[in-house]
Amino acid sequence: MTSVALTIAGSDSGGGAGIQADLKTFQELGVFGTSALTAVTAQNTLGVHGVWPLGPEAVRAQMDAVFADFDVAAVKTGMLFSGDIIAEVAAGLAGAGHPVLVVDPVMIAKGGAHLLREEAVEAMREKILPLSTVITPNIPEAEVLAGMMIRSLEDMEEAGRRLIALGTQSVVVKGGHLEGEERACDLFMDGRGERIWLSAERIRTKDTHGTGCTFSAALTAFLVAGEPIGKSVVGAKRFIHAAISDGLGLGAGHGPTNHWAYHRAGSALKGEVLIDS
Ligand SMILES: Nc1ncnc2c1ncn2[C@@H]1O[C@H](COP(=O)(O)OP(=O)(O)OP(=O)(O)O)[C@@H](O)[C@H]1O
Ligand SMILES: Cc1ncc(COP(=O)(O)O)c(N)n1
Repeated sequence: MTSVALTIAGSDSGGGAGIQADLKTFQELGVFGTSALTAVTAQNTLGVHGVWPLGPEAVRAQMDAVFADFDVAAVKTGMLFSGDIIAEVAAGLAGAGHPVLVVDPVMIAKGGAHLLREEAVEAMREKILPLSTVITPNIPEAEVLAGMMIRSLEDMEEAGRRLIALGTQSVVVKGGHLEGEERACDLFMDGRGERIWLSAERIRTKDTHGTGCTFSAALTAFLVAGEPIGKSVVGAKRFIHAAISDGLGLGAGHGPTNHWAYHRAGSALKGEVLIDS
């Protein structure tokens, strides 16, 4: 049977992040993607040029329409923008019986544009985190949610513990932004003490727009395929590593990653991600 996932996120007109990255990634991994749009952004590789949020009721109506007609195996959230949208998304997820939930707590785009209002951070912490199967913050997002600075791999572990204490079942702290690290290291932790460090060569490229969205969409797709969470995180790391490695060179700024690289390279990629648990 065809598996279905729902992404609740913003539109990136440049096609590298947001809803577009999620649907491309789902498609590459054999999952049928549905969507609930939270906002339209006018965006390209040079930055975010405008943001138009939808009303919370429009977000909820899209969710309800999808849930009413499809057997949704997992939900992914990305840009949620405001406290009002977050409250409606949380209510919609409760109405759907709390499906498997991957939360990418998108806050600020690479160029500095706010994709989550500051007033909404508390709602993210209190209303969305406790519903999540896994949350995938980058370093700046983990710092805000966990209330601490992250300067080292030890700090990433402490932040992971704090996020689990806030109610998520598990967390991937993504280390793409950790300065001084030779490799791109991410940490998976769950509430039962499982811990997996994943690392891959840090690729020297400016084309990393949408890496966070793509990683968490791949994680969602592996969960939908029935993989356990640890294996899903490893699969997502392989997917994003392939997508960054095989860049497309599009646009004049921070270009998108190559969403079809993983599928094309297949098992040839397997050695590149190191796992330490
Ligand atoms: N230059 C790089 N080379 C290899 N892997 C990378 C690189 N940059 C990021 N990654 C990996 O990509 C994934 C996304 O990480 P990152 O920390 O960049 O997330 P993000 O900040 O949410 O993404 P974005 O910058 O798109 O918002 C992680 O697995 C990270 O280790
Ligand atoms: C609609 C939308 N959602 C998420 C991101 C984050 O992606 P990035 O941090 O790679 O710019 C984005 N730029 N736009």
